Amino acid sequence: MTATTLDGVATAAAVKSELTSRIDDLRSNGVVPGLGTLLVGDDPASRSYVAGKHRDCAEVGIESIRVDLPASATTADVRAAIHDLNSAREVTGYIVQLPLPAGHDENAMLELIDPDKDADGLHPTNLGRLVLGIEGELHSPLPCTPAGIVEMLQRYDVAIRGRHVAVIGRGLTVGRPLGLLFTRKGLDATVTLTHSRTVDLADEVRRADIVVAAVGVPHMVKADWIKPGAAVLDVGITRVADEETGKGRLTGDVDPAVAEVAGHLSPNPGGVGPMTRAMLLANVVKAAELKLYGR
Ligand SMILES: Nc1nc2c(c(=O)[nH]1)N[C@@H](CN(C=O)c1ccc(C(=O)N[C@@H](CCC(=O)O)C(=O)O)cc1)CN2
Repeated sequence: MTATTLDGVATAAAVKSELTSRIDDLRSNGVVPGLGTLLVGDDPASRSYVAGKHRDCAEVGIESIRVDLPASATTADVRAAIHDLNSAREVTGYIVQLPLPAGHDENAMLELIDPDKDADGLHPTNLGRLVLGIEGELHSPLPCTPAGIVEMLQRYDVAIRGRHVAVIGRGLTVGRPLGLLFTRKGLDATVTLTHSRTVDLADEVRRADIVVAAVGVPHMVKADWIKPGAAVLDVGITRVADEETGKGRLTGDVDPAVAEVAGHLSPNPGGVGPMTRAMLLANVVKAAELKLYGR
């Protein structure tokens, strides 16, 4: 068996194309969606993700406003930048690119974001709404990677209800909110949220119909961990030196041999990453629609 590819590039393109008519509607009603980004420091990966977010905005007709602070920025500088983004009229939603350089308290900075402008769904109010299961009229932004994973599974008709999901990794942007999202009413999966202290990790993963690997350890998830036919989403990404060329290349958490056992597999790169970016755009559009039409 060779797994069906969960193509994040193609799925993200479909999401973006669906957003463009909503963006046109907003603009014709006088609301110009604008994404702000706050980047602190010079981490190359973070710089490249932020640059990608601005390119995506340009592609779909969302304005974007970039605030870059040097690695030497103090917590007071970061706080001031967040306050400016909260009050900037042209910024309808924004993100603080994570991780922040060492020495900054990320949670404290996320708490300063105006929850109505939180394009990442990482403000405690919006995470709290996810815990409370509040949706519908009180729609709140969902963290982008979890939202992208669920969106991709749904678009590929991978069953979620009643299925057992193993999430590997308990980080803020993926594992923790994803566990909450999958167990929400309407999705109704059963989730095992595993982490570095989980005993018999391979056995936990073997029971799962859907496996999400978000650890950042190259090829950690092996083919004999996977139930035949399971859907496997490879999220963690690491830059490694190519053995033949010596050049840097990106590699995921999932061993390539998993493709022979899984029913569906997201490549990495080219899987969940592009969906993360697409769901950020969706959050920006949704926030602008709420501004125009109300809750
Ligand atoms: N404020 C946030 N910070 C971070 C988040 C987040 O959702 N909000 N997630 C990650 C980084 N991230 C977005 O910010 C992100 C990571 C990867 C990709 C992506 O498209 N990756 C490509 C490969 C990119 C490459 O060539 O380097 C892929 O998977 O195909 C998009 C967004 C941590 N920080």
